[in-house]
Amino acid sequence: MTNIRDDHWTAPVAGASLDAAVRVPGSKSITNRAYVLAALASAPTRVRHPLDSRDTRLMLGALASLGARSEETIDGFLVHPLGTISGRGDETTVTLGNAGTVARFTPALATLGDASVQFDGDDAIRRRPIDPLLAALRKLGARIDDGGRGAPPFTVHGTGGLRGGRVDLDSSASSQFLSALLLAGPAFEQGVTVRLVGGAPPSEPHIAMTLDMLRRFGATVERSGTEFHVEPAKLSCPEYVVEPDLSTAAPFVAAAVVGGGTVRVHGWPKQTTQPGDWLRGLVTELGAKATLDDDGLSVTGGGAFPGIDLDLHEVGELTPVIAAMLCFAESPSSITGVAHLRGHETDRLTALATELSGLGAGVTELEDGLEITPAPMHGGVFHTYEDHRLVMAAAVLGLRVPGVLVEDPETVGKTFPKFVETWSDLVS
Ligand SMILES: O=C(O)C1=C[C@@H](OP(=O)(O)O)[C@@H](O)[C@H](O)C1
Ligand SMILES: C=C(OP(=O)(O)O)C(=O)O
Repeated sequence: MTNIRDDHWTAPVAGASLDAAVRVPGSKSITNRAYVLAALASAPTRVRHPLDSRDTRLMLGALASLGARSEETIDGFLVHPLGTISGRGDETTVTLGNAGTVARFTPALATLGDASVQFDGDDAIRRRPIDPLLAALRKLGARIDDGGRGAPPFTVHGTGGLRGGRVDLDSSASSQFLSALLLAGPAFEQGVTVRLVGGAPPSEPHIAMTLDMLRRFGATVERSGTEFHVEPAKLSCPEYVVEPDLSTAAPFVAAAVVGGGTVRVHGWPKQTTQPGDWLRGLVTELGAKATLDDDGLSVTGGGAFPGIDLDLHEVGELTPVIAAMLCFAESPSSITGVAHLRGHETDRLTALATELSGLGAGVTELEDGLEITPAPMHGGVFHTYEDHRLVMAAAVLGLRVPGVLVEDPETVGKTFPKFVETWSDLVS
């Protein structure tokens, strides 16, 4: 019983101490990187246990528009290399939705074909930063027409290949700009050498993920501080197995801390580049017990935990769930280092401050984060701004606050179409 009415879902309250086990779907970040690298490879790649969600379907659709077809298999997709699009001068479109990975990773691929490719998506993606990436691609030889907007809609006029070479990049608004250049680098005539300028990019684990996956596809990649080099190379990886998404697992981990009891996440990898792995240390600091074994991660919490000061610059996508969890801490908390979240699916700092305060929490918006002071909370509508992670955050609140009405729960389908059912099973 999922309790969705009039486009609102009443998030279930945790009764007795939790004792549950969940399986979460594949990692969005790994799936979409695997698809991009498969399209750049010289032979088909079997991607096993990928995430199947709005963002990953958009990626497969984008790659199909660019000439890389894919076929469904028993446990994922077989992705074929990029062919010719459909002939010189033809026009095609790529639909971005609100997927940062699709918007940032696929324009470089369009430079390799002969067609003019128009990129556009939801209103929200038109507001998300991309200009530094487009500027870097132009420096590397790309022809891109964005009407001076520095945002979608824009058109990449493919010229059958890209020179590549050295480029300076400001990736402080999103690590995805850097990942985009590195992922496509093996296909550029001279490879690519990126020197970071400006502030440090957020989401360092996602950069490590890019380097690791490039290597698994046979690329030669070097990093020396803020300089990255990718050699031109023919890629290949006959089979790639995608790990469960540990950021999607975050609300389930938080449930053990907030609700008390034990939650087991099957398939948690022993070694990973995913930012969500950082949660094991966090929950331990909050007094919960996290045990990683061959079958996954078990988290046991008691429901009571202290406040904490966190810099989430490296793991920004975990912020909504962590902010919701910290509303139940026994002392004040702060989250800093995440100004770039204003350019995520929505301005997450304003959205979280508004929605958490709206249900009674003592939340102050900082320029780069949030201050959270414990206060009694009450039910009401939690607006989700077409942001999957706000649905997950609201679910965490609902564990202890009766009557949290989550607006537009389907928006969670960006990364976890069955979230509501899985969450309801957890609590029942
Ligand atoms: O490369 C990736 O797969 C991602 C990088 C991060 O983006 P930002 O660096 O823009 O935060 C993260 O928040 C996003 O969910 C996925
Ligand atoms: C920021 C996120 O997504 P995207 O891949 O669209 O950037 C996210 O999933 O939290």
